[in-house]
Amino acid sequence: MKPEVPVLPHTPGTGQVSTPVSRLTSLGWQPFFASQISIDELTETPPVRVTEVHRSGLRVLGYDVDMMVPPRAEATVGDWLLLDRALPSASRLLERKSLIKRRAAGHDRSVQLIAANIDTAFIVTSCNLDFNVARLERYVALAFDAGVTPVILLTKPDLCDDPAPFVVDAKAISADVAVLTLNAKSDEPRSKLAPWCKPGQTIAFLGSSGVGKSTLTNSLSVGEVAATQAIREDDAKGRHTTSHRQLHILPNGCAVLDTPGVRELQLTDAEEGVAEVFSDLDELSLECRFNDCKHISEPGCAVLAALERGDIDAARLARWRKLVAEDQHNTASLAQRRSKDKAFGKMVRQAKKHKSR
Ligand SMILES: Nc1nc2c(ncn2[C@@H]2O[C@H](COP(=O)(O)OP(=O)(O)OP(=O)(O)O)[C@@H](O)[C@H]2O)c(=O)[nH]1
Ligand SMILES: [Zn+2]
Repeated sequence: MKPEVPVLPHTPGTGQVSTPVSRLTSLGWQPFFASQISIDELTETPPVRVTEVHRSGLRVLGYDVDMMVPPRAEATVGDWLLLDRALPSASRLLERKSLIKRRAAGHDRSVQLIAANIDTAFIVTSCNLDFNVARLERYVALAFDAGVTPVILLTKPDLCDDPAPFVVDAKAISADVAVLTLNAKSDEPRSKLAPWCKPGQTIAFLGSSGVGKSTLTNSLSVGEVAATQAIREDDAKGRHTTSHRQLHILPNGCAVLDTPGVRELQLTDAEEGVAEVFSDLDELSLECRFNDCKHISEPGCAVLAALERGDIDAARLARWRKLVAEDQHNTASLAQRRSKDKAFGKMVRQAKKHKSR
C-alpha cells in the first residue's frame, strides 16, 4: 500500500526536496536518525520532535503533526519519537546524537535531562565585564561532556576599544573550539554563523543574561517564513498556551532550541568535559603519588613538578583547580546563590531609587 504521506529519510544532494523532507529537515531530522528506522516504521509511525516539555505532556512537531503526547521521564526537548498515533505513550524514542544533562545535588544522583540532539552550542559572552575565561571553560567542558560542538561567540565588539585581547584569551581555551567576534545587532551573524547553521542542524545559545542570545536569534530569523507560520497556525488550535516558541525554525532550515532549561543552564557536573578541556593536566594527575592529590603542596605531585619545569601555565592550573572545586560547590549551593542574587538585585534597585530622589 502506498503511504499517504511520503515521509522519507533525508537524502543529501537531491537539490529541490519534497515538502515533507524539507519540513522534517528544518525540524532537525538527519541521516543519523533516519538510519535507526525501517521504511515500514517511517510510514506507520512518523518521526516527531519534542519541542516543549510540560508537566501535562510533551509538545511534538512533525510533518503534518503538532500535538501533545503524554509526558515521559526519559524524553526531553530535542528528542525524536516515532509517533504511535493509536497509543502515543508507546512511541519509540530514537537514539540521541547528544544530550545535555545535570545530576542533582546530594546522594541520589538523579539526572535531569536538559536538551537532546543539539549539534552546536554557541557559547556567548560579550567583550566587556561579562568576559570570564573560567566560565567559558566551564561551558566548553559542558558542551564536550554532552557531545555537542562548542563555538565561542564574542558579542558587542562595537562597544569596546579593542576586542583582540578577548579573542586571544578565548582562543587559548582549546585548540578545538572556534572563536568568533560579531556584532549581534548587525547582519554579521547570518554570514559568520552559516557554517554551523545549515539545514537539518540544531543550534542553541548559552551564556549569561544580556550577552545577546535573543539578539542573535532574531538576527538569524530575518525573513522568517513558511515553516514557522505553519507552527503558528497550529498554535491557533488552542492546544497549549505557550507565548514563547522554544524551537525556532530559521529561514534556511536550521533549528534553534531556546528552552527555559537551556537558558537557565547552570554550570555543574561537567566532570568529563572538564577532563577534556584540561586533558593534559588530567593525564599528568594520574602520575601523582596520591590518588586524591589536590596539586597544591603534596609530595610526589606530577602536576607541581611540571609547573616547576615550566611545562604548564600557572594561571591555567589555578583555573583547573578552581573549576574542579567549584563544580561541587555549584551543585550544592545553587539555590542559596539564587536567593542571594535576588537580594543583591533588590539592594541595587533600592540604591538607584534613593539616588534619583
Ligand atoms: N552594540 C551591541 N549591542 C548588543 C550586541 N548584542 C546584544 N546587544 C544588546 O544587548 C542587550 C541584551 O541583549 P539580549 O539579546 O537581550 O541578551 P540575552 O543574552 O538574550 O539576555 P537574556 O534574555 O536576559 O538571557 C540588548 O539591548 C541588545 O540590543 C552587540 O553585539 N552590540
Ligand atoms: Zn598532584
